[in-house]
Amino acid sequence: MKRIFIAGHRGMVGQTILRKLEARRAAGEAIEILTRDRAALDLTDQAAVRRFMQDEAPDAVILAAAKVGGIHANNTYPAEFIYENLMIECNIIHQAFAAGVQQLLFLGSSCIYPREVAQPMRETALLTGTLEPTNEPYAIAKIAGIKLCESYNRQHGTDYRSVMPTNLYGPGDNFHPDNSHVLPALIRRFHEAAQDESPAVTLWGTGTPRREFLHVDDMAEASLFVMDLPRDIYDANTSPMLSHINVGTGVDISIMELARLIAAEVGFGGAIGTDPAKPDGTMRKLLDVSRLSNMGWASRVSLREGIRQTYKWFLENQRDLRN
Ligand SMILES: NC(=O)C1=CN([C@@H]2O[C@H](COP(=O)(O)OP(=O)(O)OC[C@H]3O[C@@H](n4cnc5c(N)ncnc54)[C@H](OP(=O)(O)O)[C@@H]3O)[C@@H](O)[C@H]2O)C=CC1
Ligand SMILES: C[C@H]1O[C@H](OP(=O)(O)OP(=O)(O)OC[C@H]2O[C@@H](n3cnc4c(=O)[nH]c(N)nc43)[C@H](O)[C@@H]2O)[C@@H](O)[C@@H](O)C1=O
Repeated sequence: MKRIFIAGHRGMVGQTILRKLEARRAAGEAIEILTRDRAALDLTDQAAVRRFMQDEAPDAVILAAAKVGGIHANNTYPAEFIYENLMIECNIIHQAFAAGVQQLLFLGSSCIYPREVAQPMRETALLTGTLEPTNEPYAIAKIAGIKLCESYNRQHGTDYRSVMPTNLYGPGDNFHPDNSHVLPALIRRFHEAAQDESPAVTLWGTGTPRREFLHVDDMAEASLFVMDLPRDIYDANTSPMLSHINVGTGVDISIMELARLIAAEVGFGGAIGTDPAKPDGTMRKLLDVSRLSNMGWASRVSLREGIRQTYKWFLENQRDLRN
């Protein structure tokens, strides 16, 4: 029986990975899934994480817990983003190692790459330039997570892997008006504007930045795909000091194009304006996904279908949103 701990199982990605692992277990796979919510185990608490890892000694850990938010949250709460993420990563990765955990999957982010870098961004672009200032603290913590995994692998022979997702969205997302990412923020804003019959909706920034959006179902599938890869295949496609793998669709669109897709889906027919006083962040963020596609994985959910599904989820869960 393989015992797998999902850190962050109540988050958007963690709950999707949990659902997929539960389905595998129900289908007869010999796995036991371990979870703890924040009240039971604060992952920034080193002693608590040590106790948990020593007591439970899982066979594998999926690190999907993090302090997460959009451009405004990153820019407004930089201390929380760097401190909490560094603490969670150090605690989980080191205490997993100390408890003899051989297998771990760390979820990073595409914001680890320099602000001005050749597009699409290859894994080799890591640490080749200056980061985007609005999310530098979060990106530094995510880079530290990759380097923690690599360092334990190099010194101790563990099998700790890292995946770098592009911008994610889907059921279970955070729809907070200020602190969320753009896609859920705009679903909410356009929905409310359609309901109130507002004449216009304003986007933050210029609407010209380009982003790549991956549905959370695809992200959860990719995470399990990478975790399940035989070690020789993972190692042959990576290197000890450049071991992370990009996860995305390989396709990007502008924020204005995204807004038009969302407006059409929620039935908003008014004007779409921009607010250049708000930050654009990185102007383009598109991942080179050839490393993962060469190993046999590709995304499946189209952006149009994903927006439709996410809006449906939003309508059904409006009263119970987490923010
Ligand atoms: N969403 C996105 O667009 C992207 C996400 N990622 C990465 O993917 C991973 C998953 O993100 P996502 O699912 O979107 O994020 P969510 O915010 O939806 O989930 C994060 C989870 O981590 C938990 N958590 C945070 N801090 C602690 C803590 N101190 N102790 C215990 N639990 C904690 C949260 O618990 P609680 O429920 O109690 O708040 C939550 O369940 C993260 O590593 C993120 O950085 C990468 C790129 C893009
Ligand atoms: C996943 C990723 O998420 C963050 O980086 P980001 O890609 O900039 O993410 P975002 O979704 O917040 O914005 C994307 C673009 O959209 C524009 N935009 C318009 N209107 C709204 C709006 O209403 N809300 C938001 N949030 N953005 C808006 C916004 O100005 C920007 O140009 C980082 O935290 C980073 O650390 C990270 O990993």
